[in-house]
Amino acid sequence: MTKDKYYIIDFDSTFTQVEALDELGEISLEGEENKAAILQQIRDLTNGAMEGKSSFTEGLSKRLALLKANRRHLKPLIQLLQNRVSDSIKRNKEFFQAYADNILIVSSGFKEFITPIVTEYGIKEENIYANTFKFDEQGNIIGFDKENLLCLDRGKIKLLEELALEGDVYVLGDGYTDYEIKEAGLANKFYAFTENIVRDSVVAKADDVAPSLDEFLYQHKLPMAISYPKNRIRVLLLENVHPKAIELFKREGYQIETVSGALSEDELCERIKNVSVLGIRSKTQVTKRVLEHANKLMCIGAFCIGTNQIDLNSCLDAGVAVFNAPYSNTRSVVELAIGEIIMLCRNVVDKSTKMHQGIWDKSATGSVEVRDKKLGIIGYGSIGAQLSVLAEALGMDVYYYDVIERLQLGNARKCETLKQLLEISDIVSLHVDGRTSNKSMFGAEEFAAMKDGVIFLNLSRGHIVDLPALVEAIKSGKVRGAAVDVYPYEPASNNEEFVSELRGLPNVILTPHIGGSTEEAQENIGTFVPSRIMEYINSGNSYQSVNFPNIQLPELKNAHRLIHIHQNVPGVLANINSVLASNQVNILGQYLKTNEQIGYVITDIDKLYDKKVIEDMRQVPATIKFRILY
Ligand SMILES: NC(=O)c1ccc[n+]([C@@H]2O[C@H](COP(=O)([O-])OP(=O)(O)OC[C@H]3O[C@@H](n4cnc5c(N)ncnc54)[C@H](O)[C@@H]3O)[C@@H](O)[C@H]2O)c1
Ligand SMILES: O=C(O)[C@H](O)COP(=O)(O)O
Repeated sequence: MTKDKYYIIDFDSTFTQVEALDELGEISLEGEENKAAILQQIRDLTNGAMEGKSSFTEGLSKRLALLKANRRHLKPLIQLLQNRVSDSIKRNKEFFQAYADNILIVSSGFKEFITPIVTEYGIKEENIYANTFKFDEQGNIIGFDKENLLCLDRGKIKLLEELALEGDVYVLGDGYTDYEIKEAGLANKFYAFTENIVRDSVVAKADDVAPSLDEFLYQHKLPMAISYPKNRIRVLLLENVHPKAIELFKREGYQIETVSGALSEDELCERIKNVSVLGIRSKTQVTKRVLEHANKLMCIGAFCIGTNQIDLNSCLDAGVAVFNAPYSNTRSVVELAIGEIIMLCRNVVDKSTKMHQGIWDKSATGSVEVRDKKLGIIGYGSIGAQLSVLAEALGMDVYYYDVIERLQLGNARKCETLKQLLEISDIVSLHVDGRTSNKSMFGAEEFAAMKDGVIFLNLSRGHIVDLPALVEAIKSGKVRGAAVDVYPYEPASNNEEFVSELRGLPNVILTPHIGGSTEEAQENIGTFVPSRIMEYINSGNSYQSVNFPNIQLPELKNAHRLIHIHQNVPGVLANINSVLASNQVNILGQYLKTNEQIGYVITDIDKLYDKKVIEDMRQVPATIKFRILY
């Protein structure tokens, strides 16, 4: 421990999340008729002083007069403040205890409530500099000790001058009065603390911004409760990812950047630099080249089901874990498909278009019920299987074909070949995934094998169907109705025109890839994907990753966690363990899972170890990525 560095920490809105005098007002003015108005006056006075817009001393007198507080109000105030200590302060108690000699609380608040809060964290009473109240005989707060420097304008400066600390001084606070210490030349650096409140005028003057105490500790190489400040994790969200996701990432403390549409490969290559988490939907292509430009990427969130737009193998080579939302929009796709099947069987789209043109075309010709019709589902995964259940409830006979063995639901019948399904079905609905081998799996041959006058739906992926063959089948009457939601090329944003040979064809429903675009689905996805990503970042848990070996890890308790991603070649685990053994590291638990490409080893170790082990782990041959968690 060094004696020549001092850390000056503010109390209100820094050590605690709140301004104590505002909270005192909430308590002391209970039952007061115009409480809200008085509290607002108190808050305005606090903010005026904190932003450097008004005299501190004058504001303090006015605030105390408005408060009408009594000694008996202090106990509930202290209880409240104990629960409102800033999160990053709470988790870094160890720092306060270890550096007690060097930490000073300098506040224009009052010792009566500051002392009981901060001493719990190991801060020494003699290192607390704050005002004190004056009480009358009935215990009413009637003023403050006017001899105390901290009640004066520029009081913190006067105090620091008097203290004449020898060594480097760093100030952490949210208010203008904290900045003034640095301005007066009494501190090396002022950090605007923005975990609880961002005061633009203070941030503008600060040498640096500390969105949490972690950032301050990280910069000063001081002991930290977590391994990496969360504000350093940059998240890039494309394609209008739901606001819920933004909210969750923000709450976690990450830095968020959003783009409303997709980005081209070149644009993404540029934007991906320094990004730790990339969030996309079905449009953005994450290619090998994009990954080569990603210097910090830890994981990708596909805020959808399909992941064919991501080069999953290159992600493995780069140690980037991919997560998606495998079930969040399943129901939405199925509901749309059911609706479209009925609309197409009744020619509703064309009839509706005619009505808008003033044409009354009442006829039953070509309109049929869906009951007793044979629905052929290609791809009996989550969507296919759920469609099967709802279609049966409507009285349809369901047939399905899948390349893998799938449990048949209800009375659905399995077809051994695609041809068999095509020959039997009145309605064919495609729900396979977008893997490369499925490109153009549906072409002239498949349409030819279908019944005449079939109804065809594609809500899976655009590249699966050969579009000219579909157009031909519609024009020839082979397909008498179609619903298409996905296209080989889709506009990058709503501002781009949709160009396709499908436009203008009869009894064809065209939708702009909205199978999964319902409010419910998007909100579910916006919650689910960030939860997986945060689990992965915070604990290493890779459960439900699309490409990583899936490991569900126990909670990290009283240990440090070494997370090692490596190429799956012989001998890596042996090398890891030999590094740990040669550094005399005590292993508390070890978990390994591999897939064809990578190995994922998690080792929980005793907190006391030589930091050299971290460098040694990075040097293990075949290492792709290594990080440590605590
Ligand atoms: N339109 C939309 O907005 C929208 C929304 C969600 C999903 N999707 C697409 O739908 C696809 C399916 O979603 P899911 O959740 O049911 O996926 P899933 O992985 O649960 O099911 C896909 C099924 O298709 C089967 N399959 C793959 N290739 C096949 C082939 N050539 N022949 C027969 N069967 C084959 C697989 O074995 C699997 O059972 C997604 O991959 C996505 O591309 C589109
Ligand atoms: O894969 C999916 O979930 C769908 O294709 C939806 O994609 P979107 O999020 O781009 O609408």
